Amino acid sequence: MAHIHDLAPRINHYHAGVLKPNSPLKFPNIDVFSGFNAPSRLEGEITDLEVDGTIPPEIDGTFYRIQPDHRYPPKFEDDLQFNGDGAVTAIRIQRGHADFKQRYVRTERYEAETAERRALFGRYRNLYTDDELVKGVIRTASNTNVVFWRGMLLAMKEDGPPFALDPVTLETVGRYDFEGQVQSPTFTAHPKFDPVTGEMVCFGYEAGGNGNDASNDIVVYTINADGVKTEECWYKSPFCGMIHDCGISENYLVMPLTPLKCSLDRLKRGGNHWAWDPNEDQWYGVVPRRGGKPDDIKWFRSANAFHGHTAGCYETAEGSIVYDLTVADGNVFFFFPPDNMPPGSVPQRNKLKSETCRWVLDPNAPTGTYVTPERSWNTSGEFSRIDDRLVTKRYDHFWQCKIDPGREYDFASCGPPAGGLFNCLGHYKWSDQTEDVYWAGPRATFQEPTFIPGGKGEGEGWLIALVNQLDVLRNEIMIFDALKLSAGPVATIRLPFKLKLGLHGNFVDHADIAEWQARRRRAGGIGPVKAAERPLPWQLAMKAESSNGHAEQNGGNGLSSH
Ligand SMILES: C=Cc1ccc(O)c(OC)c1
Ligand SMILES: [Fe+2]
Repeated sequence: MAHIHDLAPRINHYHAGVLKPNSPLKFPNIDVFSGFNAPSRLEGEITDLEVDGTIPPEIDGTFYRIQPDHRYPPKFEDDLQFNGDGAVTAIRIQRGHADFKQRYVRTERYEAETAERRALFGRYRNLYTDDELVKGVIRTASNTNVVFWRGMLLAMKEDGPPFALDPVTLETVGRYDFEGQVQSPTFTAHPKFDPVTGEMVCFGYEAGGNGNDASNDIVVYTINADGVKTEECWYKSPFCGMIHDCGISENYLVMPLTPLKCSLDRLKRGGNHWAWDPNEDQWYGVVPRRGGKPDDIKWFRSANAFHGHTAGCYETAEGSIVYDLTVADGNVFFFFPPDNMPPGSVPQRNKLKSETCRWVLDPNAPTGTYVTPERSWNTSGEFSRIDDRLVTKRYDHFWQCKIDPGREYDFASCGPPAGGLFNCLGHYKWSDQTEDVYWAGPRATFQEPTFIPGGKGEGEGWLIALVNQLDVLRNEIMIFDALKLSAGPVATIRLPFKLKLGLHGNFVDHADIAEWQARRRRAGGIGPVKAAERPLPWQLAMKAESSNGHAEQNGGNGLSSH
């Protein structure tokens, strides 16, 4: 997550005390909605995008990615990009051609605001700032990641449940609760898929109540390849902090807990969901993937820092857990400053460094053990990806967006780089410490790359990523030989407009989509994806309480009573 807003010129929005109501039909004039960040709000299709170069004919599948893209101007003018509605982009690649499709996820939030034709939900993860009309409505904007699971796309954000979409039409099926098996109010945007067993390992944090009320409960689930929940265990966190990503090895799940803290009092005062605590450690919660019990969670800690995204995770022959992720040396989310900032002061952007760190954790060490990175790359990057066939296994290669401040940047034509100066894509090898880099030029930055498997060996295939052409406000999609980024793209696909800065995406082979379409046929198959039928437990608890005359919004969800 490092440098998402690095080099932004003005940062005096969205901090405690600023709660200016906004016009319902005019986007406020702030960086979050200006220049490259201007809303796109586009739904549509294009058959045959312009292609420069040659798309490898072997590629047959779809590159999905998601962007937050406010459907309506925000209720409060000091809003965040992270509060925008999820819009899914699909780039279908086949026989050297590329087609475009984009649709919003029809969350409950989207439907409620569409019905009223204005924003109803207030500040990021603060239900006390919402319109009365949407009390009890699931708030999530489903804007952070989109993954393929058993024939459906799941659009997800860590503050709520996932929503299922049709992978071909991008139509929303509805909220997905795994046929009633998953009832937690929150669900990570970074589930992990074990390529050996076909399992999905996932979790929710702040999961004890309605998902936005500072609870210290973490739930971990495993769903097997047949869609059956095989593991569920509830754990306690040392404080309610953000756990954005995770790593899985063959036997463990590692959850990085970042020192961004929630406070129910602050929420009730209309303040921020998170406050950075510069005096808190970074933590790593380790739990067994099978047969976990509430007491089994083991916490490792290290000096205050901000977690980025996972590269890989695996176990050594000696039984230690290797966990690699980017770690930044300060508060990447400067818009969530510490509590008790002096009145009138403006949160300071840090000159952050975001290295890729390797932690080696001994699962037999006592909880509370202090650790330091075993290795780190002296680079600044984010959005690491690996060849996902090696999730849980020893791996060598990773790719990430890289900030190279030493390269020329055309400030006159582009202004400050929206989303941070990710002007390069880097390809790294742990074994020989080599770096293979492609620079986008002085007027362009990259969004998160995704690996497309080609040959059988690790890293044999392609890397695909969106490019932001900052001077002309356009996006391109570049495809590289994954093992030779420095040779430049083999193909550049041009979009005739600008999208937005997205978060995460994944490539799905067409054979998998076709196989699942066949399996989900009504006759002779397992049938179509079924949306959730029951309200979530916290919604039921809230309804019961309000009919008893108590209108308290934090009714608890009855799931974590141990
Ligand atoms: C990049 C991290 C991140 C963390 C929390 C969020 O709600 C989010 O929304 C897009 C993104
Ligand atoms: Fe993420």
